[in-house]
Amino acid sequence: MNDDATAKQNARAPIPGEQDPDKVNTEPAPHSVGAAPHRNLKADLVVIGAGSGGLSAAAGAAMLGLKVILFEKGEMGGDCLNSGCVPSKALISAAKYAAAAREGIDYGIVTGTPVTDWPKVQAHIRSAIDTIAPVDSQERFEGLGVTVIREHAKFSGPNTINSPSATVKARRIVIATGSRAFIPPVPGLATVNYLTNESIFDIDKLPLHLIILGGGPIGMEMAQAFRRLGSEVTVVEMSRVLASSDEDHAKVAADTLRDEGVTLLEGHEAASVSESDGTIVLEAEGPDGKKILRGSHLLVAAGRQPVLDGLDLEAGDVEYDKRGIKVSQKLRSISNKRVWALGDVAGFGQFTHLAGWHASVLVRRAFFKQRSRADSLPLPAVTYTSPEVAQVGMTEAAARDEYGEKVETSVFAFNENDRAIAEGKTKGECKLVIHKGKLVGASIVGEGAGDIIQLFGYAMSNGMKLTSLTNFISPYPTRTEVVKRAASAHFSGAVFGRPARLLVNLLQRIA
Ligand SMILES: Cc1cc2nc3c(=O)[nH]c(=O)nc-3n(C[C@H](O)[C@H](O)[C@H](O)COP(=O)(O)OP(=O)(O)OC[C@H]3O[C@@H](n4cnc5c(N)ncnc54)[C@H](O)[C@@H]3O)c2cc1C
Ligand SMILES: NC(=O)c1ccc[n+]([C@@H]2O[C@H](COP(=O)([O-])OP(=O)(O)OC[C@H]3O[C@@H](n4cnc5c(N)ncnc54)[C@H](O)[C@@H]3O)[C@@H](O)[C@H]2O)c1
Repeated sequence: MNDDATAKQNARAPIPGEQDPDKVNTEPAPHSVGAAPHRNLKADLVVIGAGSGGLSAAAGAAMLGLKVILFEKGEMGGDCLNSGCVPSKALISAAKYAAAAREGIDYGIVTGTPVTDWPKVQAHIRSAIDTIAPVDSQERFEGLGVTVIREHAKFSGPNTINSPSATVKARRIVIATGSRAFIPPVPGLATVNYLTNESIFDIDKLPLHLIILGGGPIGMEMAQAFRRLGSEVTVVEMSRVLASSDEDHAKVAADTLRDEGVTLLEGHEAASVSESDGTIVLEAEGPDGKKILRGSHLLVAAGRQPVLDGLDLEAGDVEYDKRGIKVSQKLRSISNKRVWALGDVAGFGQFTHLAGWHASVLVRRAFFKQRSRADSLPLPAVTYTSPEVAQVGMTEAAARDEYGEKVETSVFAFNENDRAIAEGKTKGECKLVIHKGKLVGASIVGEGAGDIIQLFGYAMSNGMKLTSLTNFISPYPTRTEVVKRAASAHFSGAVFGRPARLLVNLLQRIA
């Protein structure tokens, strides 16, 4: 039986005295707009925001037979589907074809210079969104038994949520309102026509010169994709690019982007921005003084800020700061125990899989009374440049900060991996970060790093010993063999060292 069918079976009938959300209360309420009838409802769970976090929470609760009301003021699916992961990965996939056409000559395939048909690239992006959209749709969630209200929601009391057409009294309230691009206070920035992740996929032509403010995951993924599609690209980054990744691994990605023609200005801060005759002029201040950049487009990818506007959090007795809703690792508001925050707005990082995990923590804690916490599993992060830059748990630098010099690493490079050699893609390495014999993190840079890293996440999440990563048969030739090779390298001294050789010699005499 599929999930939807289970949910329909479980869908709870209204309890006595409780109003069926689908039956309208025609009594006017103070919040009603115009002549629209206002509904007074009750719910086990109200979810604000139908993005990765909110949808997972709503589905989980509905499938357990709870009465769920979901508010969404914009597109179902939130950032990930509409202006984040899905369009960016679809764009990257188009750009990979352009790169492959250029690289084909190295493999004996001559295709000529690729030409980008931007509207067709956009059609591919649209088709990826449209294909996934039904999974996040209002219809699907209504099928699960969720009442979906496509309006802006806000608090009107510690356990009540209001929208133009409804007031809901809820047992629990989930805030999953996500994040938006942070616009740094650069003089002149507000006066120019800049792009963010919400507008970059809708531009009407391929940029001649795209300036990107910020060299984090968004900046680097977009920089490589647009460069491969034919734009000139300059990234202005005040610190180093991919600052939360292993430094050596970020450098491998950065060098590749430079080789492909992206200008990366690390250690450069945007000092001012202006626009004249449709040209964006950005002054970047770096160690060698100021540089003047002129671009056709400017993408701001300088970090994220939580979406809290219009939520009236004071009315709900919900504390917040500039990172988002103030919650503990249990994801419960520190000031109102009925309220939970999931995903980007919880302030623990911005990933779709993290938002999904948060929903899982909510379901385990709130409905099954288990002791799950947001930080009880190591968090993976992947930047989808070519080569990919992947991380789970601690980087070497973070582990050294925490544990000092006792940290060990074990590295295996892709230039010793037969599959990588056969494919001519040998850049990168796999690095294990070990403390007192325990795996505390892994970093990989290379083709397919995002897939390979999962094995480390699995081992760490399940408390497996480092030896477990040597004790399985890895199919040949795969890139994932680097996992076993890096783990084995850590034990090679013990396995092939002098004591082992003496022991084997002794055992040979016994037999
Ligand atoms: C360009 C880009 C690429 C990315 N790529 C990846 C990736 O490859 N992998 C990855 O894991 N993550 C990626 N991310 C991050 C990922 O998109 C987010 O972490 C994820 O979408 C967060 O989900 P969320 O549920 O917290 O919020 P969102 O998806 O932002 O959903 C929040 C929803 O709440 C609604 N809302 C807000 N306020 C209200 C209100 N008052 N009433 C009603 N509705 C409201 C909004 O309209 C929105 O639909 C990317 C992000 C960007 C910008
Ligand atoms: N593949 C993925 O999983 C993926 C992809 C994209 C985004 N995301 C998520 O979205 C988050 C946000 O991404 P992001 O790249 O916008 O943010 P980020 O915070 O990771 O990087 C922003 C960068 O902008 C720089 N910056 C800020 N102000 C600047 C200024 N005035 N001048 C020069 N540089 C400046 C910062 O130093 C920083 O390095 C990521 O951290 C990630 O969690 C994930």
